[in-house]
Amino acid sequence: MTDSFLAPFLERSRWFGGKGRAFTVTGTRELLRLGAAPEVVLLLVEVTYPSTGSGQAEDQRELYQVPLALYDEPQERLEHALVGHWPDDGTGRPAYDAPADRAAMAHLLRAFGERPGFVRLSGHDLDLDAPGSLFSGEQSNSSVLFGEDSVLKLFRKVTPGENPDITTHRVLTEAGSTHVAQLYGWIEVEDLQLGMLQQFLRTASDGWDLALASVRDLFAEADLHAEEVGGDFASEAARLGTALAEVHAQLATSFPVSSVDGADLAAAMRTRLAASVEVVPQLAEHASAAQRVFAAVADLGAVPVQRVHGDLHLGQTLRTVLGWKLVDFEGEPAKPLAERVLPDSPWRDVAGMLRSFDYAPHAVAEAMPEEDPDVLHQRGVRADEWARRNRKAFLAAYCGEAGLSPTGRALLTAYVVDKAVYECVYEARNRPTWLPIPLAGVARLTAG
Ligand SMILES: Nc1ncnc2c1ncn2[C@@H]1O[C@H](COP(=O)(O)OP(=O)(O)O)[C@@H](O)[C@H]1O
Ligand SMILES: O=P(O)(O)O[C@H]1O[C@H](CO)[C@@H](O[C@H]2O[C@H](CO)[C@@H](O)[C@H](O)[C@H]2O)[C@H](O)[C@H]1O
Repeated sequence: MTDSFLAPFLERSRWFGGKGRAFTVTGTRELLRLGAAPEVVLLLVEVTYPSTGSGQAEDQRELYQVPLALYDEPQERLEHALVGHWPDDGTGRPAYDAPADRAAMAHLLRAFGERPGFVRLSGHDLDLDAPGSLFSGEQSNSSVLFGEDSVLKLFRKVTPGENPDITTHRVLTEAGSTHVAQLYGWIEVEDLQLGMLQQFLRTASDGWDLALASVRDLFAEADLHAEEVGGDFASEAARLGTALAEVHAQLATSFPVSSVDGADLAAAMRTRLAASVEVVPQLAEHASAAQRVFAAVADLGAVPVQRVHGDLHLGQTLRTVLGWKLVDFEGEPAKPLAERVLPDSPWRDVAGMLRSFDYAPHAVAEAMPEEDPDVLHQRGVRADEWARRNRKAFLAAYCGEAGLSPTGRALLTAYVVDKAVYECVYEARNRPTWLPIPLAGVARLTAG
């Protein structure tokens, strides 16, 4: 078997989690074939990262789903999506990235409720003829929109067992939650959950884009404060806080609630920090201050845990005419599945949002080149002001009348630092020019 075309394809795909690491393609297996002209093949690709001795003692393996559209002849209109020839034994046909091909996606959509493994939930009259188009944008998976009816998310990195995006959406849909897109169905082959079909939120605006627009509004008005500009985001931040509190309450009702020892939580944060310093050496100077923040959690005793979102940020929120919706309950893409389905503290999600309110103004500032140190300083001050105002509004609404207890504060602070550390690794691997944003966050959070 040769990996001549799959390895470069993975390498150039946004959703591939192994960027920046040495890897080889060590196996391929067809999970299923369906349709004709094109024939769709759901291919499972095994990737191996060789051991590096010190940091990683053993080879690591990951599985990726690569759906291919096979044609008898090359397709000019799909040239941008050419993956290679499949099978890769010299007899193969031109193979294209199936999510980019409307004809291939029509086969998948029509399979819902028709083929074993394409599970369809009742309650929605699915439009099986809606034309598919691939979502653009930075994604960990590949999502295809069908008309204005439904969205099919094809998971790329897959692990045998439950996919929390599907299970959590299912539970919240069945509970009648107004804060998620309804689940319509999913694709399951053997013990792999490969795709999720859900309601398309047609009036949705991305929370991250809305936040950036608000920051730009502020930066355009040199003499005004965040609360004085038309694009002030604080009331939206507050609505988001309320929505998250409601989702957490529902998840606590629908999934088991238990507790973990604060010492174990702190240990996990310490371990992640140590591993992150290996990848981002600039973290080392903040490590002992971060350890002190984590140490406060170790003394808390039993900490309540439950099903949570796991990787919440503004880009996982959508503002619709019917309020805020949360998407993508898969947890952090870099974590193994076994960890992502474990109950966790709701403060992890709150921390993710607080970090996002820090990211938004600094991401806008990053995109505005400026050499005058006074202007730069002033912009930094205003960015911090925007972040503070929205963090405060979000947190106050999330906590409600009960407010934030000292225990909650200790946990939240630790989760915020832990998240910023995670982001440093994420940015170093995916968007190195943005590394200064979380690095500055770690420095600020651990100062004093
Ligand atoms: N049901 C939906 N309706 C409309 N847009 C959606 C829906 N679900 C997700 N999106 C949009 O697609 C983007 C990617 O979705 P997400 O679930 O985060 O995918 P990924 O797991 O690939 O990161 C989201 O940021 C959101 O803008
Ligand atoms: O959306 P994903 O589940 O793929 O999450 C990963 O990518 C996110 C970026 O797309 C990353 O989020 C970080 O950048 C955001 C701005 O792009 C910012 O709002 C978040 O606060 C910040 O964490 C996320 O961490 C990563 O897991």
